[in-house]
Amino acid sequence: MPEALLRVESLDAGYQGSPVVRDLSLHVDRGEVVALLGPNGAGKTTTLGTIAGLLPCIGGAVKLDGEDIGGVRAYKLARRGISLVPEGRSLFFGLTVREHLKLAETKGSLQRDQLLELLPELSKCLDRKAGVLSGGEQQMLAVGRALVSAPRLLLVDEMSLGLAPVIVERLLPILRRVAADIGAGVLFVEQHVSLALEVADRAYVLSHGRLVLEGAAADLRGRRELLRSSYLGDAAVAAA
Ligand SMILES: Nc1ncnc2c1ncn2[C@@H]1O[C@H](COP(=O)(O)OP(=O)(O)OP(=O)(O)O)[C@@H](O)[C@H]1O
Repeated sequence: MPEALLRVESLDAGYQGSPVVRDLSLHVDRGEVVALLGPNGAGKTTTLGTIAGLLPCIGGAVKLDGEDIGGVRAYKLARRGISLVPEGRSLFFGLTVREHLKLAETKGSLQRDQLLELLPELSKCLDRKAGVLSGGEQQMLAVGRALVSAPRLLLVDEMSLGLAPVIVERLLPILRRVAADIGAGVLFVEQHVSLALEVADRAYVLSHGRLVLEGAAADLRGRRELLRSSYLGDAAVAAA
C-alpha cells in the first residue's frame, strides 16, 4: 500500500509544552479532501498549525510521504509542499490581488492561467486591492495565494469565517477542484458541518483535543445523531 501523503501518529500538540491536542492520529492521501471538524476550542487550529510547523510537536509524529517532519520549521515545510490558509486570511489590504499572487511565486509555481482556472472569480479582480474585496473574494485570494506554489498538501483553517452560508457553498467546492486538478491532499477545518461533508471524502471530529469520531463523509452525512453527540462530547471514537 502506498504511504499516505500526510500521516499524523499519536500527536500531542499545544502551547508551552502543555498539550491541548492529545493522541491524535489521522491521515490524508494524495488527491483526497479531508474535513477536520469539532466545536470551538477542540484543537483544530492547533492541529493545522502543528502540521504546518508553526507549533512544536510535543509528542507523537507528523509524517509527509513517510518522512518525519516534526520539528521542521514552517518555511522549510512550505518549500516541501505544505501550504496553509490561516484563519483570518492574513492578507495585505494595500496590495492588489495580482501583487499577492506575484509575492507568493516560487520555482515550480502554478501557471497563472491554471490558477485562474481553479479560481475564475479572481481574474475579475486582479488589479483591485485586497482591502476593497468582498469577504468571499478575500477568502478566494487567500486560497489562491496558498495555491501559487502548487502545494502537495493544502491546509485550510475555517474558510467560512464571517461569510454567509451561500458564499461558503460557492467556496468549499474549490477544495475539491484543488484535489482533482493538482492532485494535492487537502485537510480543512470547517464549522459548517453539512457543507463540509458534501465536499469531503472523509472527516475527523475532535472534541476537547481528542479524536471522537472518524469516517467516510458519505456515512457521516447519514449519522446526524452520532455527529451531534460527538460535538457535545459524549461519543466514543467510532469508525464509520
Ligand atoms: N496561543 C495559545 N496559547 C495557549 N493556549 C491556546 C493558544 N491558542 C489556543 N489555545 C487553546 O488551545 C485549545 C484549542 O484551541 P484551537 O484554537 O486549536 O481550537 P479550535 O478547535 O481551532 O477552535 P476554534 O474553532 O475556536 O478556532 C483551546 O483551549 C485554546 O484556548
